[in-house]
Amino acid sequence: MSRDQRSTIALETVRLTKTYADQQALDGVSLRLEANRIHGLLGRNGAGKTTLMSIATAQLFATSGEVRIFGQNPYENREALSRVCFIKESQRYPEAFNVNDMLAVASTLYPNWDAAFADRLTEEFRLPRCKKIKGFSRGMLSSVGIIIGLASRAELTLFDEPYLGLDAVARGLFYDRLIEEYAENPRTIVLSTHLIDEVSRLLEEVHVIDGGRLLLHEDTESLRMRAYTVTGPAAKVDAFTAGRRSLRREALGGSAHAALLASSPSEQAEARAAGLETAPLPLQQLIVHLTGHNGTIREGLA
Ligand SMILES: Nc1ncnc2c1ncn2[C@@H]1O[C@H](COP(=O)(O)OP(=O)(O)OP(=O)(O)O)[C@@H](O)[C@H]1O
Repeated sequence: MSRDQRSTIALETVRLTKTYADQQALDGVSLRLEANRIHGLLGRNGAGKTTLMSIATAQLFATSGEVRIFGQNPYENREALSRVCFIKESQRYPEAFNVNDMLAVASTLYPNWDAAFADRLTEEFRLPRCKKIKGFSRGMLSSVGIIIGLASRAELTLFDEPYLGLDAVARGLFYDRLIEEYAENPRTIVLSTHLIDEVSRLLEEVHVIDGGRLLLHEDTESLRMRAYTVTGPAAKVDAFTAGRRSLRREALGGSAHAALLASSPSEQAEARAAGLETAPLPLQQLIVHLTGHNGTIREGLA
């Protein structure tokens, strides 16, 4: 790979594993996050998302494997880490600090810090500037993280479930400001979330982690085109899904309903030609089907 090709990859992991005592959190994850895209890191509780992001940002050591940020090993690498902002789920802040103190500290950590943007976001999220963080609600703490993440203008910004406790209005504000900011100042964003329906319009690439493995990586648009459902007489549904990538089948009396991931652009037309109704499968439903209810990993999708 040439130097130019490598520089378009913001984050890369190669066969990354992490074992905590006897718990294997990551099991050979190799992924490449293209720069200047919005990536969704999706998966169920305990899938390994936080572990992956913590290792990628040098906050945790991997058991084995490699990680590179903009082509560099991030460990004890101040230059590489100055390009990264990681807003963790349940991020803790010094309790004696207020918002002004936090923003002042953040301005020294992030070379591209935009103080005017941080001020505007503080107003919009209605955060008291002088109240001690100690008295903040869970939602207010999430707002602090979101403000720092957005105003950091870090080339690689990772948000791990950034909106715990935030109401729908504040989450909407976050999505709107994120997309505006991204349009004006393209950068690499990684969003780890359970609220897939809410964020699906923002995501350009989807990475699904399940049981510590990368289950799927695909452009969101292509995934939207491929994920679909068929409904019709059970015998016709079964005949159509046989040998195809069927994720789920439900029987409804004499008819059946199945979710599929198309292998070819003509597949949905073939389903209609076979007398079945087709409909798009929302991303959230796709992820639910992919990651299953019994934790089974469906091989061969990544
Ligand atoms: N410090 C730790 N000690 C022991 N096990 C851990 C530790 N941190 C995480 N784990 C385990 O590793 C696995 C992956 O956890 P991780 O927090 O990375 O998942 P996640 O996808 O971020 O989950 P969530 O969406 O619930 O935050 C889980 O089984 C978890 O219990």
